[in-house]
Amino acid sequence: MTMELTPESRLAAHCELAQQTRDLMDAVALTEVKEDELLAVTAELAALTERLRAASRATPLPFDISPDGNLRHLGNAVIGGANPMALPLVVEMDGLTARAEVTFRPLHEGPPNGVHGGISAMVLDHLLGQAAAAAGFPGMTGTLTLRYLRPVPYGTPLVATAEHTRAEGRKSWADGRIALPDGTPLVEASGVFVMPTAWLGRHPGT
Ligand SMILES: CCCCCCCCCC(=O)SCCNC(=O)CCNC(=O)[C@H](O)C(C)(C)COP(=O)(O)OP(=O)(O)OC[C@H]1O[C@@H](n2cnc3c(N)ncnc32)[C@H](O)[C@@H]1OP(=O)(O)O
Repeated sequence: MTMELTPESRLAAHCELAQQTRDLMDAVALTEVKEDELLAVTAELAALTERLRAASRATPLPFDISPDGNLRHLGNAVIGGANPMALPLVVEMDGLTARAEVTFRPLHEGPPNGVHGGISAMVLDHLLGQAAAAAGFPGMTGTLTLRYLRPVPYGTPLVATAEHTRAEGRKSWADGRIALPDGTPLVEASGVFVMPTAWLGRHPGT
């Protein structure tokens, strides 16, 4: 057992726990072990859950500033390294284009052998929102429109991109897509993001 040295080392340990939990969720989705083993593992997991609940927060980790000076959100459901539900998506900005490589997993199945449409929507919602924020127009998703062109495979590296297109007052628009590495689009999205009045003059999460 290692000692807790700094807040950053604790966050790193939290992210490792989240990654181990993702591995566990993948294993749960795919396991073929016998019933007695399923029951035994379930009992062990129940005990582990209680250990983690011994000290608990009411909400996931909030926005903070990482040691490299960037805004991060480790509790976020899409990009949060400390959130086991997150892929986690690693978003890079190239000018005003948000880009992320993404490989969905069997856990994300909707139709047989394909990714659930809501999972694709979640990724695009986030990416469009991040493109709008990078352009200086952070906001809540008001309307997200999706066009599912081809089934989205899991287990295959894909590329998700988004760009801010225009703004008008508190509203901004962004477009995006999930595509094969050769550029073949699988899902396209357009979104309207509205900056709530409560956010005026400050950044979300602050
Ligand atoms: C670094 C950070 C990166 C962050 C990326 C995060 C991406 C992920 C974002 C999300 O998932 S956010 C969660 C999902 N969205 C929500 O929960 C939003 C819930 N809805 C609300 O909070 C409010 O309805 C909303 C902020 C969208 C609008 O409330 P307001 O009271 O500010 O709207 P208002 O009625 O004053 O209208 C302002 C303008 O926006 C327009 N509008 C309002 N709601 C709209 C809507 N739903 N869709 C499109 N436009 C909308 C409205 O017509 C109007 O246009 P005009 O100025 O031209 O008149």
